Amino acid sequence: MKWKRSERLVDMTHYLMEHPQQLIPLTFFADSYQSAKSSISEDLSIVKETFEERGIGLLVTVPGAAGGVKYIPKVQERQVKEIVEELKSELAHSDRLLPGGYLFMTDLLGNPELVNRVGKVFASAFFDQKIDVIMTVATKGISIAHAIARHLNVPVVVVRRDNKVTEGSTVSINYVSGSSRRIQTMVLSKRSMKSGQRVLITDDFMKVGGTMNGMKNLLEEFDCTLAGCAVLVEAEHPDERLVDDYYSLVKLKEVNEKDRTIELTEGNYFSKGGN
Ligand SMILES: O=P(O)(O)OC[C@H]1C[C@H](OP(=O)(O)OP(=O)(O)O)[C@H](O)[C@@H]1O
Repeated sequence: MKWKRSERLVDMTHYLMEHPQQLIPLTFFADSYQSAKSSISEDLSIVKETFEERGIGLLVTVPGAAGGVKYIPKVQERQVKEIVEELKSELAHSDRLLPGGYLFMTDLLGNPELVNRVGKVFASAFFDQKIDVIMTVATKGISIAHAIARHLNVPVVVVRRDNKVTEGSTVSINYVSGSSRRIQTMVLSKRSMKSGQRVLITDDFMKVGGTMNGMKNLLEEFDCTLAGCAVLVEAEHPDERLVDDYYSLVKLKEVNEKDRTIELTEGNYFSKGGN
């Protein structure tokens, strides 16, 4: 079948977006569409220009015999601002207030379209960095971790708070989480990560930072490197926070459980240099 340019453009765009952060040789497209590499190069220039104009992402070309083209999911500032405002609007409802200054977010974390956009925003912040693994802790951070991982094309490891025989041999650490200052345990299968890997840790909510700090400590047990931290919502915390280098999209400034009011502002994504 001889493919027309319009058909090639549709199909190659679909293929590129289904394979983010993967280097695809031009010969793959030339063979798929029975077209000359020069035609494919012209096609890719159109895709690249449109992706960048529409804020879909970047199309990076790697020259040489082992080269090819790679789609890098990357959002524009206006898209980040849109999702931050949407999150603030959703989270401001007083019926989300929970004891201890936490917010009910499970419905948002179960919204695939929203979580996918959150994942792309955080992936954008690390689009040009080497990330090998996305780590989170069960349970509410899992959907965000998978969304980031999809856009960065890396695996997810989920830290548990209990030991399970199905995890094989494990590494565990104790940490203090939440304002209750409870001692909790983090457990991760020894098979989860290899020494030297660069790990992005994420979670839905950060208050004291004990949970994020616990995951940082766990990385040391695996001889892995912390590449970054990303939380959907951070809570204003008067005391010294256990984790200070992170991206957040929304900040929970003030909670008045008596008046049932919630004050939210944008997180530190832009001030931290998020793309
Ligand atoms: O910054 P910290 O003070 O440590 O608190 C943040 C923790 C607490 C809460 O998890 P939980 O609701 O305890 O657990 P799960 O995610 O399993 O619901 C949230 O999802 C973060 O993981």
